[in-house]
This record gives sequence, structure tokens and C-alpha cells, in this order.
Amino acid sequence: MAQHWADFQYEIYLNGTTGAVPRLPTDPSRLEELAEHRLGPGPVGYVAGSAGDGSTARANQAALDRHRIVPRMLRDVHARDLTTELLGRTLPAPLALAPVGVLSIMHPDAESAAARAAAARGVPYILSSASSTPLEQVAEAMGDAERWFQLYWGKDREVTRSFLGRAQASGYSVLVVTLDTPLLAWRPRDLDQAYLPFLHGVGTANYVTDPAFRAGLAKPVHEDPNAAVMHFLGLFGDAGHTWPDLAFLREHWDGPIVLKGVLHPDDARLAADAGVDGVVVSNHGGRQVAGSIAAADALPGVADAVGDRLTVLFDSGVRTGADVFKALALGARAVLLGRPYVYGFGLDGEAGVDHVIRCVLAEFDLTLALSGHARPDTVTRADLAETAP
Ligand SMILES: Cc1cc2nc3c(=O)[nH]c(=O)nc-3n(C[C@H](O)[C@H](O)[C@H](O)COP(=O)(O)O)c2cc1C
Ligand SMILES: O=C(O)C(=O)c1ccccc1
Repeated sequence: MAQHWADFQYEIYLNGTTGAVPRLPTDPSRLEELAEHRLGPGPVGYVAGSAGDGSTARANQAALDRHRIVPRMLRDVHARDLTTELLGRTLPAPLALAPVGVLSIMHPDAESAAARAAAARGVPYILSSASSTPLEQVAEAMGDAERWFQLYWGKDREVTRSFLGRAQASGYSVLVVTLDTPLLAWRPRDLDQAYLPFLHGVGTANYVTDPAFRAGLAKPVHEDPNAAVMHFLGLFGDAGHTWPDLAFLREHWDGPIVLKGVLHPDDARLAADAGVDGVVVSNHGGRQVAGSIAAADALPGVADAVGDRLTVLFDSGVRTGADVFKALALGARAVLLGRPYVYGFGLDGEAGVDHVIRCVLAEFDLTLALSGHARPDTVTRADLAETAP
């Protein structure tokens, strides 16, 4: 019998015959509850928290929930193939791990371990600019797996140029440029605990090891670490960038460029006009604009506007394999998984990330089959019914 991601369920049941149950829950809500219970209040608050009243984060899930799958019967779904072509690459499934900075607040093994877990399954890992470990070290941990780098496009051109050069020298091939975070949003859960990871020395490793960044410091990092953090906070974002500035990135990056955080169809058209290769429809997991449109509600408009010109990716609210199916039906080529893998990582390190990847892909494989599809790319809007809120 061909190997399917769905076989993970029988592996779990078979292990159960010897009394072994999974070390982590397979249900994403229970995983989050466990993380809230076991991990430190500052760190877990940073991950679980969102902007303002939290309404955008809730809306992300509600929007996916409002769309219901309409399964089709008696189609041959016996042999399934989840491989997905995008940006000139073949992925084992329509899934990548979203860039999440400061992972060492969750687990001391940090980004290298999360990246290794993704690499072992062939799932692209998108390394954040704000990683706890320098990008060169994470690249080494990944062997010859796909490397994607997420850029916080900051105020200092020399630092940006240096980051792009370092990332290319370390074998990162896809550049994901995050547009929705020129400033950190108002985040009450962090404010109420007065907790910001960077001030605990986390998330600045790519910066403090960078020659161009160091050139802007009055004193060496070890002599005045707080000044280095404040310098980072002052330059990691730039609220002054506009569309024509993208030419600078195009000039300094050889591979595909994907813009993350696009919600308006007109912005998607501007992205296509600017000559980039893809967009991620995302509201940053509800962490930036409280009250913003749910990402899943923005997806069809963006897909209609640029689906024939750009690779459309999606994140914000994906928790299950069924959510992956719905995102594809609404027009995404693939999805990025955010908080769920971070909880798995916090609870069980590299093995926890592997567990979450396998749960989501097993359920996606089963959803695909039970809905009448043998491949991700045959899923369309006709597979969904939209119900009243
Ligand atoms: C703790 C945390 C840190 C994040 N850091 C980054 C980052 O460094 N760069 C970035 O582009 N997005 C970052 N994001 C956003 C994710 O890439 C992604 O858009 C979001 O988590 C998707 O929403 P979801 O977690 O609800 O699925 C972060 C998200 C979380 C939860
Ligand atoms: O916390 C975040 O959502 C985020 O994107 C971020 C921003 C700056 C540095 C690290 C993470």
C-alpha cells in the first residue's frame, strides 16, 4: 500500500496497543490549553496574544468555520498525491511553517530544532529575521532542505543589504517580506505583563551578529546590550516604505520574492505590478490590526485579482487539516502554519513540531479523501458552502 500522511492515525492506534498514547494532544484546542497551562505566562502570552480586543484573531477562526465542506462521493481517492508545485519547487504537501521569531522563549533548542523538524518532513521552514539564533547556524541545522528567509524590512538599507547577502550565502532561496509589521501593534496581553521578548535578550541574534548593524552602535554589544536592543527596536521596521521601494529588494535578491500580509485585492495587484512572485494573504494571526478583515474573508478577493499572475499563499487561523482544505478551496496554493507548531515546540521541542506537522497533514489527507479529492489542486470553491455567521 502506498504511504499516505493519513497513516499516522494507525501508527497512533497501534502504539496504543502497547499502552503508548501520543505525548501531545492531536486536538489543536487541547494543545493550546496545555501550552497555556505548562509554559511561562510571559512567553505563552506573547505567542497566544493578539492585537487590541482580540477580535481579529477570533474572526480568523470564525471565518474558516463559516465555510463548510460539501463532500463528494464515489470518486476514486484510493491513491492520493499531496505534492504541490509552487514558485518553481515541489513541496510534499501544500504546507510551510510560518515565520515566528523569538522561538527560544518557547524552548531552548530554538529555531534550529524547529527547522530540523520541518526539514525532516520536507516542509519548508521560513526563518524569521527576529530569530533567536543567527541565520547561518539555522541553515546548517537544516541540511540540504529548502530554506526560506523572512525579512523584516527595516530602516537601515545597509542592514537590509547585509541580511539579504547573508541569507543568500547560507542557501536561503525564497524571500518572504513581511509588510504588515512596520511597527509592533498594541498588544494588551503583553502590555499587562510588561513582557517584550527582545528586552529579555531574545530575537536580536541576526542583528547583533551583523556587521552593518554593529556599525550603528556607539559601544560593542557586550558593553551595552540594552542599547543594542533599543537600536534594534528603532530600526527593525520602517513605516516610511512605499511600493516603489520594492525595487531595492528585487535588485538584491536572486530568487522568488513573496510579500506577506496582503489583504486588499488592489494591494495584490500592486504586488504583481511590482514584479514579485507571490503574496501571503495574512493578518499576522490577528496580531497587528485589531478589527481587520478575517484573512479567510480576504482570500477569495485576492485570488480573483492575482491568482493567474502570482502564487497566493495563506495564513492566520489555520488549526486543522480541514482548515488547510478550506484555504485551498478559497484560492490559496498552500498555507503557512503558525501558532499550533509553536505550541508543539514549546511543549516537546523538535518532536513536538514533528507531531503537529503530522497531525495537520494526516487530517488534511483524510479530509481530501473523504471529500472526494485525490490531489490538493482539484479543490475549488465549489467544494464549500458558506453559512450565515
Ligand atoms: C509568537 C509569534 C511570532 C511571530 N513572528 C513573526 C515574525 O517574526 N515574522 C513574521 O512575518 N510573522 C511573524 N508572526 C506571524 C506568523 O508568521 C503568522 O502570520 C501567524 O502566526 C498566523 O496566524 P496563526 O498563528 O493564527 O495561524 C509571528 C506570530 C507569532 C504567534
Ligand atoms: O510578534 C510578532 O508577531 C512579530 O511579528 C515579531 C515582530 C518583531 C520581532 C519578532 C516578532
